[in-house]
Amino acid sequence: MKNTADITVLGAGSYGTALAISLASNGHRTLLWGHDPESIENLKRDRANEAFLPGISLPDLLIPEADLATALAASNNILVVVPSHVFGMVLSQAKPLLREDSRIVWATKGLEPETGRLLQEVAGDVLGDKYPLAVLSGPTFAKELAAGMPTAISVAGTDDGFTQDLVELLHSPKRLRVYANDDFIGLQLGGAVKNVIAISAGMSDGIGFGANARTALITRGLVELSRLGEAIGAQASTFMGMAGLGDLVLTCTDNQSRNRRFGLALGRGQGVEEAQKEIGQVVEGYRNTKEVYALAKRLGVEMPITEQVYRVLYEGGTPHEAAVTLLAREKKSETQDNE
Ligand SMILES: NC(=O)C1=CN([C@@H]2O[C@H](COP(=O)(O)OP(=O)(O)OC[C@H]3O[C@@H](n4cnc5c(N)ncnc54)[C@H](OP(=O)(O)O)[C@@H]3O)[C@@H](O)[C@H]2O)C=CC1
Ligand SMILES: O=C(CO)COP(=O)(O)O
Repeated sequence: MKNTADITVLGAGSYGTALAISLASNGHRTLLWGHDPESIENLKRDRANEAFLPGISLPDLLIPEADLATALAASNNILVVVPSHVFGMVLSQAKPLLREDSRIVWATKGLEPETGRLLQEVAGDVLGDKYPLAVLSGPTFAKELAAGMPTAISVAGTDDGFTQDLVELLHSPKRLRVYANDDFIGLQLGGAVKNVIAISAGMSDGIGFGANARTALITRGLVELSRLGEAIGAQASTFMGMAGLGDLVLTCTDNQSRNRRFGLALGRGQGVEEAQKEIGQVVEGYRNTKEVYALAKRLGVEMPITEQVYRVLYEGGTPHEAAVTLLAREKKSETQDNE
């Protein structure tokens, strides 16, 4: 089948729209599918996504589309940007409508709810192994990307040709630097774990702790991510890159991060539900904490920060208690691993 678009993006929230804007700004005809026909009508009418990215115009080459079959027929390149808790469901909806030559990439950051599986396993389970798969991961706030501010990101997948094509589609010498990476597992894990650590950094700042505490959480959070990564077959060097250190620093230090803002609200004494409602967009770390915690337990990997965030979110612990517990842990050597 011939392409009538260069790429189709599934998910018209803040990041799906931002990536579609970026792709269309590169001169690629880009279809943006959203599941709510009324929102898609608004995009067509306003030539902007006022609900998620107010004030940012959609380039002419970005075509909002409400019909999933039309969206999936238009291109063999499919970029999925929906929250992790609906990722499997959206792929299941898409499956009967996919082309034989479809290639699937996602920018979703998280693990599958309940199972804690990487999204590559979810995709494999739903779609089988005939489609090339890839992931985009790294420090990329939607609003800055959509506004054309300089950004860097990584991409990895099962098929080098697809990875390279994604680099070509996304890379812009003026706005977006795209690094090819060969660690598919590491890129996915980094995007999930940073959500949890960003909540911890937010909690710390919400309590009123300072730069020292925040930086300690980022640094030890990186250790936790690296330990878990090693246990599931990721490459250690990945976590010194965009999807590890890069995304940790971004989301732990800037209030554009919804995970950090969620943690800030908790640290200031708000309840979990109230804090989520106030943010009004997906807070991946809320669910991801449960999955990352369960995965770490299953594999016997020590992740004390993650454990404390879990206690606050799911067991009624307070951010203060979490901080006290972390500080009171037994003395150890910084380089001692998994003890
Ligand atoms: N925003 C950012 O800066 C970044 C986000 N990401 C990741 O991108 C993913 C998406 O996040 P983001 O766009 O920010 O989230 P938003 O909350 O901004 O938007 C989520 C979008 O998903 C839609 N959606 C919800 N359920 C379904 C469904 N069943 N089928 C189709 N669409 C659905 C929502 O539609 P509706 O509003 O109608 O519910 C909404 O348009 C997350 O995993 C996030 O971690 C990664 C990097 C940066
Ligand atoms: O993943 C992100 C930036 O890389 C977005 O972070 P939040 O989901 O915390 O807003």
